[in-house]
Formats: sequence, C-alpha cells, structure tokens
Amino acid sequence: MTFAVLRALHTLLGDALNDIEAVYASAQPQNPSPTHRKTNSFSRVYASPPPSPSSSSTATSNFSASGLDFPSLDAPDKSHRCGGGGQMAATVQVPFLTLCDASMGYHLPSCLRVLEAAHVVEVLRDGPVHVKEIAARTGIEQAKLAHVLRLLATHHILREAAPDVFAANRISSLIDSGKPLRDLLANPERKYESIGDSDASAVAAFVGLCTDELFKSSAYLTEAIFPGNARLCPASTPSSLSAGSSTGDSGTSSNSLSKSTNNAASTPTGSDPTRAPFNYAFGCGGVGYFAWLEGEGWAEEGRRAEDEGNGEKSKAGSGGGGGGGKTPTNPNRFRLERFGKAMAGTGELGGARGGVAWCVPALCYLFSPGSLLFRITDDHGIGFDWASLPRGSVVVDVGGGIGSTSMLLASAYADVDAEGGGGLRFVIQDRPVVVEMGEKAWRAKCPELLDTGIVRFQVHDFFTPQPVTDAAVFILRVVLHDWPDAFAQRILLRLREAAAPHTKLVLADFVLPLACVDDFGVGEGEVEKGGQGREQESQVEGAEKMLAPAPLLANLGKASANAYWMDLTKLTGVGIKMQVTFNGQERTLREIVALALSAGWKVVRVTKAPGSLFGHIVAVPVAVPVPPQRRARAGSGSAFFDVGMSAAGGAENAETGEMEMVERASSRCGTPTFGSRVDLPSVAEARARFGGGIGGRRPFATGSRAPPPVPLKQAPLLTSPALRKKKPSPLSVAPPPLAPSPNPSSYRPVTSPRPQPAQQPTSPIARRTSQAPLRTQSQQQPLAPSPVPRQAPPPPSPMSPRNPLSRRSSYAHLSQTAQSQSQPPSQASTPTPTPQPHPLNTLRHVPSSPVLKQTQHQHHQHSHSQPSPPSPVPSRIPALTRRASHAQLQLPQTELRKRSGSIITPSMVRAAGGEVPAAGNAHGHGLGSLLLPGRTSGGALDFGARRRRRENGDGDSESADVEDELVSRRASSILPPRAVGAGSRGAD
Ligand SMILES: C[S@@+](CC[C@H](N)C(=O)[O-])C[C@H]1O[C@@H](n2cnc3c(N)ncnc32)[C@H](O)[C@@H]1O
Repeated sequence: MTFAVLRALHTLLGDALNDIEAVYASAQPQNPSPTHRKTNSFSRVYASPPPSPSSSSTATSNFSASGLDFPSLDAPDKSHRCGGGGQMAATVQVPFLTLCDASMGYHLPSCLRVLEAAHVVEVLRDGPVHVKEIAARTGIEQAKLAHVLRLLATHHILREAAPDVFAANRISSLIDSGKPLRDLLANPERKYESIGDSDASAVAAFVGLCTDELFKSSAYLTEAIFPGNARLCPASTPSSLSAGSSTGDSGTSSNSLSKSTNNAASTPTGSDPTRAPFNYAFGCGGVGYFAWLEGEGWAEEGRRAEDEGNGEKSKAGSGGGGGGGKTPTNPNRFRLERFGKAMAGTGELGGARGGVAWCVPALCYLFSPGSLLFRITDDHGIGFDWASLPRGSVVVDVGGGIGSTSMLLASAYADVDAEGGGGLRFVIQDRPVVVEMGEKAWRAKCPELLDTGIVRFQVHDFFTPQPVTDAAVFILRVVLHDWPDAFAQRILLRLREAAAPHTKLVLADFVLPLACVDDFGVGEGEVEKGGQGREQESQVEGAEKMLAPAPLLANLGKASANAYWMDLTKLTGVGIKMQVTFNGQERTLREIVALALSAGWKVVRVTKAPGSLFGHIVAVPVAVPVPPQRRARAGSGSAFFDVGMSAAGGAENAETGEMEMVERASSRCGTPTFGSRVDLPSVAEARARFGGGIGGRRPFATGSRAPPPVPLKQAPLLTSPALRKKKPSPLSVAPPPLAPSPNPSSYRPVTSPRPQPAQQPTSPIARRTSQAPLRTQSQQQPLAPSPVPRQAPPPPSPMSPRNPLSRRSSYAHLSQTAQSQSQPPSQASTPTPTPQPHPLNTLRHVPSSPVLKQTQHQHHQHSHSQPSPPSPVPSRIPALTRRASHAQLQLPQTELRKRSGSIITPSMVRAAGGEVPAAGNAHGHGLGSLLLPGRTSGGALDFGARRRRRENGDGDSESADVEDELVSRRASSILPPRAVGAGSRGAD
C-alpha cells in the first residue's frame, strides 16, 4: 500500500515537472512586452522554488542567463508539486525523524533571525564568502556562526558553496535590505527605511518580526490555550514587562490593567485579546500586542533608560519623546517600525511585490481585491455577479480600509460618464483615521468619484447600528478573521439588522479546508430531520470536498501550509492585524456557515480559484436565532435582540467587560491602520496586476472591451447638472506603459540609503487628479445619515517618518530587558547602570546586537537563576500536580470552549432554535423556523451563560467548579508556585 502511494506521488511529481517544463519553455518571449516583463519579474522573485541543491552556479547567475524563472503564478499543478513533495518526505522518512523535525524546528527561525539581524545576506551580496570573513564583518564568533549558517544551508536558505564558504540564493536574497552594508553597520536602526519607492527591506522586516515576537509568542501557545488560564497570565507591571517573562503577578496592578485582569477572570476565556500567547511570552497580560509595541507599560523604563544615558538625551531624536525626558520614550520603537514595514511591504497581498510573505503565490494572487471582480459567470466563478445588480445599487464596504476593494470595483462598475450617473455606488466605512486617509488617497487619484457622490467615505464603527439600510451588498473583506467568533457575530448582526430582503452579504476571507475529504455543503447526502425522516442536505454552491485527490492530502498538505501558519499566528495574539486580531482566526466553511447563520445570514455560495484558499462567500438574510431570554428583553416584536454593543449596554450586559477588553487591545487611535493597505491601487496598477486575470481574462472592462451588461432596474440617482458634466473618467484613461522591472534577483549597489525627494506624478491620472480642486466631505451628498460623529484626527502616528527611530532607546530597552531578567522582581525597577555593550557591538549598534548581547548576558546570568518564563516542565513537579495536569488534558477541550462561549458551534446554533446545514447531523431547510417561539434552551449568543449559571447555582456550576479546580491545578504545572495562588493546592 505504501509503495502504491509513493508511486502515485512520484507520478504526480513527474507530471508536475512536465507541466513546469512546458510552461517554462512556452513563456520565453523573444521581445517581452512591458507587461510580460512585469509578470516575469514578479514571478522571478516570488515564485521561486528552492534552488536545486545540486546546482553549482549561483542563483543570481541562473536568473540572468535565462532571463526566466520557474513558471509564473498561474502555472498548473504547482501546489500538487509542493504538496506531493512534502507528503513524500513525510512518508519515506523515519517517523521519529519527522517528529524531530517538527520538535526541533525552532532552531530554524532562531538561525534565520541571526542571519537577518547580523546582515549576513548583505555580506554575501557579491558572492560566496568564507565564514571567517563573515564573522569579522558581523562581529559574531566564527565557530558559532558557521553552525548557524550551515543549518540554514541544510534547509536550502543558504548554500555552502565550499567548506565554510557560504552564498546567498534566491530564498535568502529576498532578505537583502538593498542597503550598503557599511550604512547598515553605521545606522542599523535605519535598515527598514524605504529608499524612494522601494520597499526592499520589507522582507527583512518580515523575517525579523516573525523570528522575534511571533516565534517567541508561539512557544506559549500551550500555556494560553487552556480555558481559564487567562487569570494566570502574568500582568503587565513595569517590572514584568522589562523582564520579558512571567512574574506571575496577576491581578495586583493598581492601574487600568488590574481591571482587565479582573475581567479576564470573569469573561469567557479564549477570546481575551490581551491574554494571548504573546502576553505569556513577554509577561504583559492585559496589554495588547499593539499597545505594547507603542510602549504601553514602558514609559517609566524608557524614561529611566533615557535619563541614565550618557548625556545624549537631546541627540536621541526619539520622536515619541526626546524632549528632555519629559515625554516617555518608547523602548519598543524599533519593533514598532519593523512591524509597520513588514506589514506595508508584505502585508498588502497581491501588491506590487506580490505579497510574498504571507501566503503561497497563487493564494496571494487571489487574495487581492481584484479577485472580487471576477464575475460568477466567468470560467472560474470567482467573486460575485456585480453586473446583476440594478444600476444605482449601493455597495457598502464595511471595515473597508482606504477603499482598495471599492476602488477596483468602481473601476469596473461605477460609471461617472453616464448621463445622469449610473453603475454602482459605494460607501466605504471604517474608523476615523482610516477614513481620513482613504479620502485623501481617493482625492489624489480619482476625485471625480468622490465629487459625484458615487463613492463616499463614512466613519462607522461596525459594532454599532449600521446606518445604510438600503444596501444591495455589504462586503466584509478580510475583516471577520480579525475577530473571535463572539465579536464577528456581532458585526454580522449589525449588518443583518440593516439588511433589506434583497441585501447580499459578501465575505472575503480564507476558507480553511479540513485535512480530510469533507462533504459539508456539497449537498450530496441526506441528513436526519429531527426524528422526522431524512431530507436532502443543504447545499452551499461551490463547496469543495477536497482540494486534491488521493493520495495527496485533501487540503494539499504542505502546499497549503501558509494559510494555517497565518491562522496560528492570529491565535498567538500577534496576528497580522494586531490591533484587533488577538485570538482572531481563519475559519473552515463549516465555521463560517455556522457563524453566519447565528447572525441571520445563510451562506449560499462560496467561490474560490482552483488551488486558492481565499474565498468569496455570498450569504442572504434569514431569520436570526434569538435566545429566549433576550427575546423577552427586546420586546415589541423586534426580531433583533440587544447584541450588547451599544454604550447603553449597562451593567446588565454580560458582554460589556469583553468590549472594554477589546477596546484596550484595539483602540490605538494613532495607528489603527495596521493590517490595512495604506496606499490605493491605481487603475494602471490594477490592470498591470490583474490585467491578464486568471486564465488570461481581463477582470474588468477597460478600453474597447465593453462592461458587462447591467440591468437597469432603477432610475439614475445622480441628477445634478454638475455631475452630468462630461469629463473623461479617471478610470478610462489608458494605463501608462509599465517600466521594465530591474532584475530583483541581482544585487544592485545602493549608493544612498536616504529617501529620494518626492517625484512629481507621471501617470496621466496622477497628473490630472493631483491638480483637481478639492471638495470637502461636507459638500457631498450623504447617502444616509451617520449616527457616528466624525472624530478629531488622532495625534501623529509613531510610525510617521517624523518620528525617526531612536537607536539608543531600542538599545536601552533591550539591555534593560536583559538586566531585569537577571534580577528578582523586587529589584527589577531599581535603576541600574546601563550595561557595557559587547565589545563587538560598540561600533556597530546593530539593532539585534543588543539582543544577541542580551542572549549572551542572559546565558551568563542564568546560573543566578531568576524568575524564568513559565515552563510547562517545572523543575520540581509534585506528584499531584502531574496527575491534575494529566486529568486536565483529558477533559474534552471543545466542551470547555463551548461552555466558555468562545466559539459558536453548530450545536449552539441548534440550541438557539436554529438549523445548521451540516453534513450528517443537521437539516438545512426551513430557516424561517429559526424564530420558533417557546424554545427554552440557551443560544449562540449566550456569552455569559456559564457565569450566570454559576451565579444562579444551577447544575452546571459543579462542572464549572471542576473546571476551575483543574485550571488551578494545571497552573501549578506551568507557573512558578508562588505565582499560582489557589493552584498551589494541587501540590499537597
Ligand atoms: C484587515 S483590514 C481590511 C481592510 C479592507 N477591507 C481590505 O480588504 O483591505 C480591517 C479593517 O477593519 C477596520 N476596523 C477595525 N475595527 C473597526 C471597527 N470597530 N469599525 C469599523 N472598522 C474597523 C480597520 O481599521 C481596518 O481598516
């Protein structure tokens, strides 16, 4: 059997190789057009597989010689190849060695971090270099460095060209910041600064982010994952923050954090964004990652470091501070800057650089807003049939960022030239500062759309009642995955409240496939109908049983790994959109369907491109399941209950605490745009990126190609003569020819790292629109009154270029961290002299050097052992603790999560009187019965159920107590005894 599987995999790989060769051969244009050049350079950098280990030439010369890389993103069977390769390796490898790979893989990010932090790739820029020379230039001990680099070479990230001689390849060369090594050594804190338009250092920033905060946070998943552990998360006192480890001092802080600690103890677990693995790793419970990046809890430490500096205070130029120590410095600023660069450069999936980092290339391609433009009638059935909407229909882009998606949709479906207006109209809703940025971006690129009222920005908090009640479509693009189920459900409920019968909901998010064949939604089977016979299972059009046939894993295994990496990154509490994503998640189709249904939306269709995990999910309004107790409160026949999001929620509202918690984690007024694009795609860019479309189609009508037929069912809405005035649509201007991309694989000497002066816009669109008269928002015709008042613009972001990095503050923070880790908590806040830098670092101030130094320092101090991060394996394990821990592990986790209300399961929907079209265990018709009167069970929204049950002293309290006991006992196995409190009982 194993051989049959191996042979099948072998055949798959062989076939894939044939396809690759064919595509490769046919893709060699004699005189490549600008578009070709663009496409090829795109794939050349980002679609590259690891170089052949047997290749003797350097990666870069490979490129230059052929002018082509492996196939572009739409090459067939790419994922089969990756999936097949991974599966074959797992099949043939000795199981224990596979376990070793998985268990000790942590060394890979560790070594990668050294590579990036010490600028090794820049050292290797001009060709292979002996490790002796690399060590001399980076200040790392040669023997250690050789081992680090060899591990990377073993994983195809570097190449050992000769004994102890290392070379970069196509993978590691992505980490090249593009800056001269001497500049990096002199000003390491400027590594991630853009040079002109170039985001060359984005991948370096991404690697730094992943191998530092994300990597460390991931190590604490176990500590944070058990329900009830939130109370054990070390609180963020200044000392614990600087220690970067657990002090176990929970709930004692007198600042606002103590409130959060109390909340954490009483709110459903698993959804606290400030008790995520990140908080365990850095000992800062109660502070969101984003707040931590911005320096929350660091003020005192930073100021002290500043005061204890060597008189350079006034020179520090600390941006956030620097004013003679009056304004606190943010010692985490280096990380903050790095995060911003990593997001801006790689987070904009499908961006000019291809969104290299977050996903497999095919995934990125379809993750882009452009994929929404594919109509359902297109071959691949991607997106939504926008052309079927009546003219003048309103599309609401909820949490729409600066409107990238609407921009592309408007490119295709708004008609600024039509007599009396026409096409679709758009409302882009987001938080105040994002709306402000969006308006600016649109003003610069296509003011006509704002001036005509075809596109309108609106400040709106999606947890408050939705002001647009006549929407044809609500789009939520990559929004829901930022939020735990309970919050995602509330967002959907607000939309459901405002939906008309014809309103559609379009969700654009990853749809995580199961790792097995999944019949869910395919509508092939019959399901039991509540003891009344059987009925055909409800269907979700487009639901797939699997991504690949056997013997490949149904979800393509390793080829799909990036979506699962992203999912777990969110769980660690330092997810991609960190201001909100703590404990957010990607979802499976089952989870999406159940979530939507719990808020009165029935999913009818999911569309994905072949090989992509990014889906567009279309849902229609159905009745909302109402928990009986809430129905009574809503009164007067309202179909909607109080979802608890209004300020008037009051003390009776079980979710108030949760919202405060999320507020603390998410409302970072100065910088709420993380995770959102901060630049608007131009039409030219959209065409360049999506012009070929999937399968060679143009995604939207341009030039001679007529727009898709639009049924005119509604009178034109735009009647103002001014609006009728004919003018060339900004969207009908031909795109400027694309400049040929330089070969990104070859190293280009960068003569100056200084940002170039801003260029005058050169595209016809940009030239024209930049001179267009500005109109204020108030001059525009509102579509609907917004209940959300426009707020004052926030203070300048610390991410702003006006806030240059303070190299010293970053250094100070890291040194402080090392110090504090080596001190007992009682001494940690005592001012201590700044430690002497490592001799090798004195000249360079490599941003990571202090980290390296810190590591050495820590290592050195280790024998004077001080509170260490909570370890799942305490040095002294009492017998009972071990037993309790074991018992806890046997408790069904799904049951605990259900009780805590942190997830919505199909059974919860059913308990609320709803029906879940789940394969094999539910029936999918008759959704009108969701509002059945007289049902007494709890519901999907009963977030505070467990607490109330306990308060009422009903039967469940016993199991809740058991759970608490188990949690306490488990605590003693993962935290130092003095930190555990009640948990120490387990040590009797
Ligand atoms: C990941 S971005 C997605 C942006 C956009 N939909 C896109 O596809 O590019 C999430 C957006 O949600 C916005 N957001 C977060 N909390 C919000 C709230 N309470 N109300 C409205 N928008 C919010 C953020 O500002 C951000 O722009």
